[in-house]
Amino acid sequence: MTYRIAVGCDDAGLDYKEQLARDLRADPRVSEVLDLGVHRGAEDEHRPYPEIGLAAGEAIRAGTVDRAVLVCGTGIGMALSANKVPGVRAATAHDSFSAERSVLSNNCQVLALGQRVVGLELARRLVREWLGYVFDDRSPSAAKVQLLNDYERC
Ligand SMILES: O=C[C@H](O)[C@H](O)COP(=O)(O)O
Repeated sequence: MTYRIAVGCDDAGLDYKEQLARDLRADPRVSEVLDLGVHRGAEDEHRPYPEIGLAAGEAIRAGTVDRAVLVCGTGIGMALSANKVPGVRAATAHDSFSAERSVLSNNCQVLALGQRVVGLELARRLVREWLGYVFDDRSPSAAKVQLLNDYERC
């Protein structure tokens, strides 16, 4: 199984996004990395996090990518933004267990990280681990996630 992954950030998450994108491009489990910005020194450098988070969510909704890694100052704004897109589940997770459960319990497609919260090496490790988890549609968690899907369809 390989993944198409979107990466995105605001100016507060730019350094981490660049490193995480490099890591993902080198990862054999990743077939494609779609960089949604922002880019240092480019016109988009100071685009606000909601624009990037929403774009990542839309890319998942459209089926252009399977998952996304988003970085801002705290990871909170990016998660809030991506979660606005129907069908998208994003979690801010700065520990291994939460990153794992965001996939195995919540079927999240988006991991949001805060560059001002965790060290770079922890962020890299979390992304590496997170990529290894796959949600099981037959697990007891599936019915709970389905309640969210049902609500969105109301
Ligand atoms: O969640 C928001 C992010 O942390 C963002 O990078 C910084 O937002 P602020 O400039 O509004 O604090």
